[in-house]
Amino acid sequence: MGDKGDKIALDEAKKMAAYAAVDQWITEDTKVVGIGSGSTIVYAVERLAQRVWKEGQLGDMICVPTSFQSRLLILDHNLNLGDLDRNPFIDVCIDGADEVDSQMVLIKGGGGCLMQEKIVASCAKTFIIVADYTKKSLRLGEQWCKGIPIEVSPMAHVPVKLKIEALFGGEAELRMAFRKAGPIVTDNGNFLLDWKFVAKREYDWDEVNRVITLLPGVLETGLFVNMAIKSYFGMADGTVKVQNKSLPADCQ
Ligand SMILES: O=C[C@H](O)[C@H](O)[C@H](O)COP(=O)(O)O
Repeated sequence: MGDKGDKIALDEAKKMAAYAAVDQWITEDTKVVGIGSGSTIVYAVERLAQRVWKEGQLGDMICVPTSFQSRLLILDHNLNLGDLDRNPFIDVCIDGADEVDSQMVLIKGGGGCLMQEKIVASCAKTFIIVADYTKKSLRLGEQWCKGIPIEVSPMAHVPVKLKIEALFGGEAELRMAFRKAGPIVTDNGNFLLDWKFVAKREYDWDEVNRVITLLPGVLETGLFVNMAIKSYFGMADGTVKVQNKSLPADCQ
């Protein structure tokens, strides 16, 4: 398949996953929804808007954004815009991911949004991922080779980079902008490091996330551990595959 064919298939896969998740998780009882960021979430908002404006459902539902992009999506579709000041309890948060491993550990932030995404997801009773089939992995790094995004205070990007490399190996690169001189600046006014970890090394991602988060100057990591409970993947064959978070033995 050429570039164009791949893109059409991927977009269709994203749409199928997003529509399935919205239809399964958003009901008349859903009062507050967290809206993630990225290209897949565009289809989730499209489906929410269809249900509100064409099917006359979900009229009171409030949408809490996770980025400037998602705020614009909510406004463009004339949905009710909320925020965590007024809506700190979210029923369901739906978001995309750059990679999802077999334990449902996520890499997020490939599009530069991760801090607000993690905050909003942490306020949700249920956190659901929507993605195309290229995001599904057994181990992190199998599909996504651009590293784990880490949001840092601009003044701390060098010491944080050096500490992460010394602690965990690999290389943490400052993400540079296109069509702007210098680094990417996030919605929160910070820089991003993309940490290319050692693909063959065994990492305890929960521990890695905790240690990196505690480094002074780190605002948030794009490692989402023990947060999502279900992932909807649009597959290349036109089906939607649902992956569930496996529960620890003492919770089953
Ligand atoms: O920074 C971006 C967000 O974490 C996105 O949710 C993630 O990159 C997935 O985006 P997409 O749906 O475009 O693959």
